[in-house]
Amino acid sequence: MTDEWEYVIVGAGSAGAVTAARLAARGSGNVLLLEAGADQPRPRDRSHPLADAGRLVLSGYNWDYRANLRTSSRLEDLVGARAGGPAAARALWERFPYQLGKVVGGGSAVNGAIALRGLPRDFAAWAAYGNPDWSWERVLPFYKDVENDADFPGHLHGDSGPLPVRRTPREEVHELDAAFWAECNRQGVADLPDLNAGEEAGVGPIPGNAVDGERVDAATAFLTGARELPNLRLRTGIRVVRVLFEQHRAVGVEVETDGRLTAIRARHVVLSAGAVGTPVILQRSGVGDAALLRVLGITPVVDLPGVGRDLVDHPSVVIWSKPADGVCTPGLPWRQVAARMSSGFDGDVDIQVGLLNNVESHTIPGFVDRLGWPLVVGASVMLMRPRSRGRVFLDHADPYAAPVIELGLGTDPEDVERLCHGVRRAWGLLRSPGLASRLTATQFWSDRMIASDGVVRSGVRNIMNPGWHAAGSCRMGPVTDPWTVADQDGRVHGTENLRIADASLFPTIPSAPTNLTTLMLAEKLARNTKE
Ligand SMILES: Cc1cc2nc3c(=O)[nH]c(=O)nc-3n(C[C@H](O)[C@H](O)[C@H](O)COP(=O)(O)OP(=O)(O)OC[C@H]3O[C@@H](n4cnc5c(N)ncnc54)[C@H](O)[C@@H]3O)c2cc1C
Repeated sequence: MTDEWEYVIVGAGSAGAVTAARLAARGSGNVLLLEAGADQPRPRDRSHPLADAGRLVLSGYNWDYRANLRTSSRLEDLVGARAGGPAAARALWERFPYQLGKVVGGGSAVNGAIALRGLPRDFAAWAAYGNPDWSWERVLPFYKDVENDADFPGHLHGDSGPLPVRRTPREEVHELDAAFWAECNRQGVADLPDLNAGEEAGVGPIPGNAVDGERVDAATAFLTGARELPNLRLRTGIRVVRVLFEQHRAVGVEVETDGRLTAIRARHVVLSAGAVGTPVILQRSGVGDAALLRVLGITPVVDLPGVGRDLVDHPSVVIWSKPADGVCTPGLPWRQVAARMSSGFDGDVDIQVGLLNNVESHTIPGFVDRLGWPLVVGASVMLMRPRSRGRVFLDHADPYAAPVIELGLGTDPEDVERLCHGVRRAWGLLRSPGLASRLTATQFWSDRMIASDGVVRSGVRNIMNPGWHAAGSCRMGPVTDPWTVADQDGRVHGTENLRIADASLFPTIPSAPTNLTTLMLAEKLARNTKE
């Protein structure tokens, strides 16, 4: 193949896999897909860790980022050149392991294989943020195109897309999930057999992109056939350091392999490095807040202060319990049923609640020591549309420096209050006879604690964790909005031949885990990409 590519796509994760497959298939010139992580073995054995949809992959195939769950004054200190030693402050805020996927398939290769769509109101918000092409009516055809939903053939679902979507029939769900489902019904949450139909409240089986317990990640679904195309090349173990520009026109990327820096030329560059990777590459390339870039000694190419801002993830609280003997079995499915309901804060449908069953505590770092229970059951409460925002930025121009990730969880007090109400709702479900009789002990929480507003609030603040659903750090929207980074076709403002296609574009986080929406977004952008 050639030394100058038509397209270089940075990152072979959820969005990058779709983008590369679609651009190559339509014969848009030669396409080079670059991935910092390793390739997956092909064929992949069923016993391979990436095959098991029953557990998250949190080591071995990940970026070992450390995130600050809140925010700090680090950015302001840098830009304002305020006194205070960065080295001394650093240890305090780089704490939480944030293990995003670093392997072909990206997040989709390590995740929980939950395949939930966003809700119509999420896309109404995207449109209201100046992206009229992203209303529910306009995104639905692309959700359909990516999926093969065997359970609900019909006008709302696709039956021939690359991604299989399956649900567990009610009669086959685990006894804990059956009890959870029945209790939700008893508390007034109606059945919703298809959680992807666009309706809000309800309890039903979780759609998943797994078949017989095997995770079908984006690489398996989208790249398997595309790899054979003569105009697509995948190169792994290559980290893109920055985009190369001539004036404002992207002309390629600088990459690092085994400590060596080289340039790859391309007519179009697409960044699909995810909501942490993409803004960091942009900042290193001189696209970002010019004040920050100057402090770091990076020459600004375009002053876009929105780069890295508005990072968002779903804050969640998990209440862990010990199952009674014989209730849980290692290796059985871990998530089968979810309920969308109101936390009770104001009547809005604002939380997703579900059980994490059959969880082997040694698979969660630090858990065996903390709990001493080999098998655990979690009741998870996820805030669907958090208001809090974080940010991601460089504090050093060194191409090897790790980014500063501040998730900002709970920085908006309303998020904390909604989660407090949500924890009480989850507690009410856990205390029902059907569930309580199958659980013998619960970590941390008790009836007395739940009764106290102050204790619940402080517990939620301290226990809240992210869902690994990083999004929104390069929001799309009109150039007139100073905090947007790209237009609604993913073209980076103020540049030529440079696009973004990944979860960093989300104007707001959807009300559901983010993978299926990322695949839909990449599918839609690839279809609309014109040279
Ligand atoms: C542990 C975990 C569990 C999750 N569970 C679920 C779930 O059950 N359901 C759900 O819907 N969502 C889930 N998610 C979220 C979902 O997987 C992500 O939203 C989605 O994968 C994001 O896609 P993306 O294309 O934006 O980024 P990614 O899939 O992260 O892809 C980015 C790719 O770019 C590569 N990259 C980054 N920087 C560079 C660079 N400089 N040079 C070269 N390559 C680079 C990365 O290695 C990665 O492969 C989970 C995520 C994680 C990490």
